[in-house]
Parts: sequence; structure tokens; C-alpha cells
Amino acid sequence: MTFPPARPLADPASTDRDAAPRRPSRAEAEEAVRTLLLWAGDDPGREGLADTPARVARAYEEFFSGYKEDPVALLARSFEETDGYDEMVVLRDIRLESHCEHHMVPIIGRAHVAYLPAGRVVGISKLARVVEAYARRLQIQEKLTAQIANSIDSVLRPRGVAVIIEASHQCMTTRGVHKPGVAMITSRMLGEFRTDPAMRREFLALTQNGRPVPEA
Ligand SMILES: Nc1nc2c(ncn2[C@@H]2O[C@H](COP(=O)(O)OP(=O)(O)OP(=O)(O)O)[C@@H](O)[C@H]2O)c(=O)[nH]1
Ligand SMILES: [Zn+2]
Repeated sequence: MTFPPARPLADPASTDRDAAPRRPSRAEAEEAVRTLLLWAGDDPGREGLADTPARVARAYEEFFSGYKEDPVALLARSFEETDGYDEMVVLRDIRLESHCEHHMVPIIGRAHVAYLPAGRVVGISKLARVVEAYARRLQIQEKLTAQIANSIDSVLRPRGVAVIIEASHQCMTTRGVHKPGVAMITSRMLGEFRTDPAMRREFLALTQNGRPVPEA
């Protein structure tokens, strides 16, 4: 099973007008940044901005590197020698850096991920890498939360998966409604986390201790 980008980019050589948009060249991306600099009211030719289009293109490669990641491959390697360990595995406070798909500005926060092993466990860094693979795309928080939980569920087939994301959206703090300090909290509970209130309570007790959400 693979989780490709929502709509894969077309082959650059394609002439099919109905195909998905082709990936532009780096030069075209830099030209687009120059246009935005002009739109902002500045002079892209002045010294301080001369290298900015190239820097922005590089930054975008980093911010949106998740499109190249395959979360299924990240989770594919699991370990069965656990001596029957079947309690909750929780990764708390995974730093989350994403970008909102409406305004392309940062979403900053943290994610908590848990699962209930059914015979197999996965390297813990891989759970953090799955968070990163989906976060480094254009997102809304609800979809990000669901994608993380669904991919762990479908690859690892555990007895349950729980994901909570607490994040601050720069599109709400630095523009528009200007409401700093507001945290958006989303969760997705699958399997026993959904059906067993005691299991859910234990996960919440382990992860929710009232610390403030990092500011965006
Ligand atoms: N549900 C959800 N909404 C989000 C997320 N990130 C940003 N938004 C919201 O998406 C909405 C987009 O609304 P629009 O009315 O199209 O955009 P806008 O005119 O810029 O709206 P304002 O932000 O209110 O100025 C805004 O309310 C954003 O706050 C997210 O992760 N989940
Ligand atoms: Zn936004």
C-alpha cells in the first residue's frame, strides 16, 4: 500500500491538458518569488533581496519535503521480539512544524502518538518520522491528525492508535483575526482507544498535563 501525494504532479514532458499540473523548474519557482517580492512592494533587484528567490526555493524544499516521503516505507520495518509486551507505547511531545494550506504560513505545535502493539513494535523514531512526513506538506490540522493515525493503523495493524495534535496557527496569530495564544487541539482514536474509555483516559493522562502549546 502506498500513500502518494493527494494529486501526483504530471511528467514534465506530458502535453495532456487534463493531467495534474507539472512541477515547475527551480528557475520558474525563483521567478515566482521575484513576482511576490514585487507584489509586496519591494525591489527584487536590490542587494539584500538578490539571493532571496534562491533562498526561498531552498526553504520550500525543506518545508515541503514530506511529498517525497512514503510513510508506509518508514513503518515497514517492525520488530517481533518483544516478550509479549502489549501495553501502550506513547511518544509524547513530538515537535510539529507544518504549513497551513490556506495561507502557507506555519502551524507550530506538538503531537502525541500512541499505539497498542499486537505482537509487533516499530522503532520509535519512525513514529516521529511519520509525523514529519505528513507535517512537511500543505495541511489542515484535522487531515494531518487523521493521516498520521490512519497510516500507523494500516501498516502496523495494532490493537489501537491514538494521535493528538496541539498547535498554534500563524494564520490566526499574525494576520486575519489576530488571536495569539489560541491552540487548536485535534485527536483521532482508533481501535481500543475508540472503544475503551479507560484506555483513552490513560492516554490523555499521560499526555495532557496542561503545558502551554508552543506559540506560532
Ligand atoms: N479547520 C481548519 N481551519 C484552518 C486550519 N488552518 C487554517 N484554517 C482556517 O481556514 C479558514 C480559511 O477561511 P477563509 O475565509 O477562506 O480565509 P480568510 O479570508 O483568510 O479568513 P480569515 O483567516 O478569517 O481572515 C480560516 O478560518 C483559517 O483560520 C486548519 O488546520 N483547520
Ligand atoms: Zn491558514
